[in-house]
Amino acid sequence: MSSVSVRQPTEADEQIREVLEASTKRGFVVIAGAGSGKTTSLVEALRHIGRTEGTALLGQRRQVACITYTNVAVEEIKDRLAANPLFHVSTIHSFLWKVVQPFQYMIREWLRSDIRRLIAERDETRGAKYVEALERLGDPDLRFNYQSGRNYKKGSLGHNDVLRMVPELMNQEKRLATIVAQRFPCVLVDESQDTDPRVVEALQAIEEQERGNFCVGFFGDPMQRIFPTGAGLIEADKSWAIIRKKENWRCPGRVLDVINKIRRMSPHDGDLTQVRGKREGEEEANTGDADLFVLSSEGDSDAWLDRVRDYLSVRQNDLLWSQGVEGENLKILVLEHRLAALRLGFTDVDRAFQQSGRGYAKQLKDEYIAGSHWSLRPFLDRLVPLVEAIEQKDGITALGMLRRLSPRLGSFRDGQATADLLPQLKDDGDHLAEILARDSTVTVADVLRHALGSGLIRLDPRLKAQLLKHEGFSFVEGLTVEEGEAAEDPGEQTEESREDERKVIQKAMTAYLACPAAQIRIYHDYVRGRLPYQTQHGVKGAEFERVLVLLEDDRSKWNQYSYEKLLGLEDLSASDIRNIRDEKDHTPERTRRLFYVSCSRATRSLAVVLFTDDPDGALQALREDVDCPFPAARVHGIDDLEGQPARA
Ligand SMILES: Nc1ncnc2c1ncn2[C@@H]1O[C@H](COP(=O)(O)OP(=O)(O)OP(=O)(O)O)[C@@H](O)[C@H]1O
Repeated sequence: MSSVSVRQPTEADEQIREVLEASTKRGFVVIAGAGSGKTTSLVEALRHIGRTEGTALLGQRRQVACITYTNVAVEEIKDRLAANPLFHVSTIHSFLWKVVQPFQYMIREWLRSDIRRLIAERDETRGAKYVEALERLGDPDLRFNYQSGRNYKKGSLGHNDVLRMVPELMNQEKRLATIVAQRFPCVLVDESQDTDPRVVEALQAIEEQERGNFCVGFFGDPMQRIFPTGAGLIEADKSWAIIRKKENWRCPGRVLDVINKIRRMSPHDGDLTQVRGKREGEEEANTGDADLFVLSSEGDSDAWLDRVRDYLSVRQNDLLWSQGVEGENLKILVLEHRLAALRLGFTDVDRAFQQSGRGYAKQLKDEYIAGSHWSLRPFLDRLVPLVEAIEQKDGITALGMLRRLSPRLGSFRDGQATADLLPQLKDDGDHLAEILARDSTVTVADVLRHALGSGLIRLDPRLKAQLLKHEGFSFVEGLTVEEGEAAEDPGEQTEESREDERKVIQKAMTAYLACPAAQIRIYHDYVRGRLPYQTQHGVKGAEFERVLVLLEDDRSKWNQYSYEKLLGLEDLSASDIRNIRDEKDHTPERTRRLFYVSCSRATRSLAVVLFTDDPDGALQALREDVDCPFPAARVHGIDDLEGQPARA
């Protein structure tokens, strides 16, 4: 990690202050590239408002709003600001709800028209519950609230409803815009490239209507929009200030040259070229390293990857490149989780949870990647940590866990009875450690049978319902289920979505129970961030000393990305050409932004490995290509690695 020294305000910070201090308020856009400390600038801007106008604004019962992308980011910004009632820091959804909540009559009218639309789109059976919801709207006592899922009959709006409703209301009701501007005379938006375009437009509309009395500031980097729903580059009115934050405090010189070159080719560069931010007292320029390797996609790519890491170790005199390390020292970035699973060896688990399709398949995939799905949690939160404690011969921790986890211990109040039980529990725990060892040959079903049958853990009710459908689990019928872990209220689930969920879960559970238990250990370490592999999308916002980016189009199933097209090694398709002509987002451009995000994570050394079916042709083309982000001398082929000793 870069050291945190005393931070002087940058030129961009000064420009932001000027905008904030002006007597006539105006909008502004801050374009800040990777590693520029854009959140630092945003927090500084908020603090500045606090110092200059805080008391007056609070006296008028007004607040400054800061909108950011995730709950984690909200907490981080709140932490940095310390508790100050002047600031309302929230995600976009909470902000929109806060704005509209007092206007229950507006919500009622909007819902009326939305429900009518929903009825019109459905046949009689599927529309019946909306007819009921419409009738409920006649109840003057019905109060509307915001929940994670929609349930119009109960007056609950979900995330997406709020996101649709409030911008629409702001556009329709001029009064609402005026009230927002009075209540929040300044709204600052972090990560604006990922903000929903409807929200951006609504804020722009408020600014236009209330010009001079309302300040909206967008902080972001259009080059780092890697999710499809974001606004990207914010269109600024000509009265607005456009501020570019040029410094990059993270990347060493050679890495910076690479990312600047990637950026320069993009229409989303925001006309920004980054320069290395120089910390006070820093004497020598830190050049770091940035290398590109072009290798064959045929044969054992893992062996070649090891050679690359050994080569870097030797060339950079840096053992950490070749040693498997944990944490921030080294990250290997793949395009898809599937590719990490392939390399690390948990493909069966991956296949069980990564089904194609939207609906519940998408939710299952997300929860698998986050490690939060109820079917995986017995392993991730309970069984693997218990086995790790047993493996480390940490009896005290293991016993403490069993006290918490085992229904057998929980039911005993009597000390003697508990003591009598311990040897049996110890044996059961030891057997669990054997069958869930890294070299275990049994299946997930076998481990669950033992863990549940011997009462080491309690049973999740959703898991119970599924296990009962599988052979050898009839004994779970008699087991009591965990309290407080009941299935979430399915809320607005329709018949179709229930059926979809049933099918997806059934398929996933059958495959999951048949998975080798040893793969769960690897998946556990992966999800917990203990292994060097991570996805290119997953590292946004993070930084690591050594970053190795894998470009392997041949192995990827995701045709939305193509590194070979980006690097000019593969022809564009007819639809790419059409999209380029129509100024729509297209594969090479989407790939460029992801490549920029990936490469800009390195604080010390960057290596990119391209696996291609024509390594010789690609090597020559890239060395001759003036647009290649890496200088010719830093583009290596198999010959460069040949002299390296292969790993034992
Ligand atoms: N003014 C500054 N002086 C010195 N170091 C800074 C300054 N601002 C940020 N940094 C450091 O620079 C690095 C990058 O900052 P940060 O991660 O906040 O950037 P960012 O704009 O969010 O980057 P990205 O968009 O790539 O995620 C961090 O290590 C941070 O501590």
